[in-house]
Parts: sequence; structure tokens; C-alpha cells
Amino acid sequence: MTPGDNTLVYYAVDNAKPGDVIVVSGLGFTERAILGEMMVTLAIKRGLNGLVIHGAIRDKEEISKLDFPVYAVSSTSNSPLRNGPGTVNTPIAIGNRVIYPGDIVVGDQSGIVTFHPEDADDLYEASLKALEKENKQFEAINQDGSLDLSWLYEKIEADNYQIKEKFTK
Ligand SMILES: O=C([O-])CC(=O)C(=O)O
Ligand SMILES: [Mg+2]
Repeated sequence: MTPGDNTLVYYAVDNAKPGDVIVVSGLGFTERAILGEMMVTLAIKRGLNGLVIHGAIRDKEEISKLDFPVYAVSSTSNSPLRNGPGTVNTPIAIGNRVIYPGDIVVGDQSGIVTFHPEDADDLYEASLKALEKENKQFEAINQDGSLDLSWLYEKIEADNYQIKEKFTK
């Protein structure tokens, strides 16, 4: 898309199916808002599951009250352009990540991940393992303030870190 233009964001919202998450590459341009409260309200009414904007939005306060996942780089009151051009339903790049139509998008307060549906089972298994490991670490921290940091001290030794000052307990 032309930076700051939201012509095809409207098209995407109007043509998306219930359950879809729209991911927009706005090239990280933040001088104009390419999404606002009206578009988000429409997306909610159409049964969409979320909006991800690599660019700016406006009506941030109103959107935050809508209980609907909207991700953006920043907010500005500046109006969007309406000239096009752009593409819809094609692979896009955000940073060094390529996102394909049909990819699964999962987000929380920490950020967003995207992956191909065929990788979902493997990622789910790996996530469960990571969670199990973290739960054990939290258990140890909460029990007696211990955490296995052997990896850290091995790294310090292997890379020959110079410790200038010793911390005293
Ligand atoms: O004017 C626009 O295109 C964006 C906007 O503020 C809204 O959707 O409410
Ligand atoms: Mg608005």
C-alpha cells in the first residue's frame, strides 16, 4: 500500500469472512492513521477476530473500549489517504517476517505470532513443553528463590566476560 493510504483496508474489512484476522502492511508509516473506530466497529459487526496494522491508527481511546484485538505501531489523528493502490490476500512482509493469506495469527499483550496452519500441532506441543518448563521454574522461584542459571555462568566463562565489580549479598 502507499504509506498512509487505507483504501484497500476498507476493501479488506468489507470482504473478510467471520473469523478472519486482517494483517496490514502499512510499511511502518505512522504519519497518517489507516484504521479508526468506524472500521473497527464494522469489523466487529462482520465477525472478524482481529486487526493488525503495521502503521498508525486513530480513535485509540474509543477502540480500546471495544474489547476487540487491534494492534498498531502508534496512533495519530491525521487522516488517511484514499487513492490506492495496494494488494489484498497476498503475502506481505512486516519487518523480517513474511505473512501468508491463511496463516494463523495469535496475539496477546506481549505481541503477535503468525504461523502456517500445518505447523500448528508441532508449535502447540513445543509451547506446552516450554510452559511446563516455565511452570517448574516459577515453582522453584516461589518456593525458595532458586533458579537454575547454569547456562548464564557457562556463557560468562565460555565468552570470558570480565567482571569488574563483585556484588556482595
Ligand atoms: O477515517 C478513516 O478512514 C479511519 C477512521 O477514522 C475510522 O474508521 O473511524
Ligand atoms: Mg474515525
